[in-house]
Amino acid sequence: MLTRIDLRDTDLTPLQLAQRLPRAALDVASALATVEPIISDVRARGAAALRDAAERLDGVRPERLRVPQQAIQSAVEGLDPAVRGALELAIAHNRAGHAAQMPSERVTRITEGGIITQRWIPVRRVGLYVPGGLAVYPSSVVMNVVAAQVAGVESVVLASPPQAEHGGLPHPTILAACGLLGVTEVYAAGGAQAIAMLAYGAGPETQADEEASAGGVLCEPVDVISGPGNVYVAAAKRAVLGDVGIDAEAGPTEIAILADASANPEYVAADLLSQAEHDPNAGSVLITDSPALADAVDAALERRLAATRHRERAARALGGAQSGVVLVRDIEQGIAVADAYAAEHLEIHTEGAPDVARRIRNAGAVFVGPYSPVPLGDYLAGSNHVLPTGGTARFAAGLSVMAYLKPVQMIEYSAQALGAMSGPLAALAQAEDLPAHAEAVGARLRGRD
Ligand SMILES: NC(=O)c1ccc[n+]([C@@H]2O[C@H](COP(=O)([O-])OP(=O)(O)OC[C@H]3O[C@@H](n4cnc5c(N)ncnc54)[C@H](O)[C@@H]3O)[C@@H](O)[C@H]2O)c1
Ligand SMILES: N[C@H](CO)Cc1c[nH]c[nH+]1
Ligand SMILES: [Zn+2]
Repeated sequence: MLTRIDLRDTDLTPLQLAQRLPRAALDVASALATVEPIISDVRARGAAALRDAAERLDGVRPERLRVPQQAIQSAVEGLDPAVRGALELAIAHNRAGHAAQMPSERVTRITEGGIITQRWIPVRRVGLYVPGGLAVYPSSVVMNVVAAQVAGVESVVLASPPQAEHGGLPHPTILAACGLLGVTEVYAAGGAQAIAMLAYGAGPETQADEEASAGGVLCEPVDVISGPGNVYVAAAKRAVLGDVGIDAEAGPTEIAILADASANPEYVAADLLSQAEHDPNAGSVLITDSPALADAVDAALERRLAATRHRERAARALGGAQSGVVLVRDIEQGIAVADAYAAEHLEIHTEGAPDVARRIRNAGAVFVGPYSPVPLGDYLAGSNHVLPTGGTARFAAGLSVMAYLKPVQMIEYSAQALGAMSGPLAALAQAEDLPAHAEAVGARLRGRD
């Protein structure tokens, strides 16, 4: 059922390999043309443009763009106890996982009297996007908020699409997760329009907006935007990058599984399907040196697909150009294919899985062995599920405290230490024909600063 790409007789470079591998027909670059006018409109017209876009794309015109505190409080009170317990467990696991990422300040003595200090300074204000089109993602509230809080960010604002069936507010479970984490600035805005609001801010339109505004501004711009979303959200993040920082392009979900004949085809099929249910644009790719495993996975997928709740969108995902089976001659070639594909999630189901996993260079996150499926990372593993997609894992990383921290170097030299540098510094300044640089040091050494 999955399309097969047979690379067993090929010997391709990483670039040639990347061109042969499955990718979605609608990619971030092509979605840019759709999101750019939306972003310009929000920049020009603020809240009025946010409402127009919501009406057109989310099927509701939100009365309250800034979610009232009372709605957050009621959502916490109405939360199913089992879901509350699970969210609290996810929060605890993620706090532990993210605390371990915090880098410490480091002082290095470069020379006698000359030190540099590496500081890690959190950005002041962050905008967290939580998807809410085809599915509801309270787990993405946890992933975004915990990482920002552990990094020490002062001001945290969150946006999620308005839901027609919830009076134009974000889904109550999203609001409840915000309440559990102490996030109070929440907006009913989705897609590219939400990203534009976070990047550039938005002025009020209605009396309700005026009441929720401070200093004539409904939402102040942020310094960094993080969070996952569909291809339009990923494209909007690419479009605003440069005016604001972003974590990574965390677009439509992908799973690649590197498996040999020892893999359990039921586990492989279940995991491929688990990510296909996110979005018709989601990608599920099996990389294997075993045609027999590929056949067994196909059969298991067909059976599971017929019984699954979101079979229509999962079938579109599995049948799209972004999904397939890649046949390789051995695991060595499989590792090269996995690196060229640079999956958001890569599962390893091979003999000696931990050793194979250590040889992977490009993946948003690596899930090692048969008992570490992607859905564990989606919810409770303690890792972050906001991960780079579309091959960007070649250079980008999953969400971590680092998305919100700036490494700043502090340079502190004594007069003697500066004096010891003056000769070589003058030589370099002369070589660059920038004599005023040498003079800045000379002025001090002659006591004329
Ligand atoms: N990579 C990751 O880390 C990660 C994590 C979780 C989820 N995801 C992905 O997030 C996505 C969630 O998607 P979703 O749709 O459920 O919610 P979403 O909130 O990302 O997208 C909904 C918004 O998309 C906009 N939109 C929809 N169709 C549009 C169009 N034709 N033109 C312009 N804008 C349009 C609307 O404004 C709407 O508010 C899925 O693709 C899922 O796979 C990725
Ligand atoms: N698999 C998604 C990351 O791409 C995250 C998620 C949230 N909820 C379920 N899954
Ligand atoms: Zn998932």
